[in-house]
Amino acid sequence: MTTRRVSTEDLTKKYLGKPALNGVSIDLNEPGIVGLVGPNGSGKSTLLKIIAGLLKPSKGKVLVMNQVPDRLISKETAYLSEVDSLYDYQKAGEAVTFFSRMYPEFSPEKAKEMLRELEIDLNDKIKHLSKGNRARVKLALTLARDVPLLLLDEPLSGLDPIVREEILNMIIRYTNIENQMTILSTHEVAEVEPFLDHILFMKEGRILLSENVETLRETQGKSVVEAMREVLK
Ligand SMILES: Nc1ncnc2c1ncn2[C@@H]1O[C@H](COP(=O)(O)OP(=O)(O)OP(=O)(O)O)[C@@H](O)[C@H]1O
Repeated sequence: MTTRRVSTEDLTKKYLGKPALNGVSIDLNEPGIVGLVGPNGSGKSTLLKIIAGLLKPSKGKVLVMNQVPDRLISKETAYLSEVDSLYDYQKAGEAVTFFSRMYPEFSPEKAKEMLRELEIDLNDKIKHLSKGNRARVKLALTLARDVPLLLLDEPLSGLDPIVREEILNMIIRYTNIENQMTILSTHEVAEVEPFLDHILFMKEGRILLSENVETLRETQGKSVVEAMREVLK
């Protein structure tokens, strides 16, 4: 059997009887950047949490690297949560050590290189970092993991334009487009469109579009935004 990176079949998730995901079937295997785009409440975080093994679907199937994901899948998957997961009492360097103890495939050298470039000192206390620098540290710790699948839930949310641009540059620069797949959720498609290899467009718990961006542009002569508008008609 060939390994598929992420595949779901008729995935449904209900919270208190109300569907957040409604029959999601996707099959993603190519490395590169996947944009998971959709308005607030469309189900992006729920889908990422199920792929990360943090939530169980109400119905349907999900496989990540041909395995049913659970909390132990973290050696294959790096998940960047929307909520802040850093410990205030640590210094940036201690956070690096903490991650390297937790994840065997974590590269402290790569994390330190990123922090150096971002001009964040290893002795800086997490609690004294600005919001932008916290977001940078959180992302650096995630990108320093050598895993086949990175799940980034709204990494740009709540940040100013300069930090957002830098965060996108870090993702492009430090993910390995030859052998890593990065699924990045956002509701601002225009900002990420130039970097996307694949678009997943969600609305009301359904996938309305799942397409390779080069195929869209070259075969169908459409931009991602145009293709999204078309499926909404
Ligand atoms: N723990 C929960 N309990 C009850 N309802 C929830 C829970 N988490 C999400 N929902 C609901 O499920 C739906 C999908 O939410 P989800 O967070 O997956 O969407 P999203 O696209 O990530 O939204 P956002 O862009 O605002 O983060 C929404 O209607 C939301 O209110």
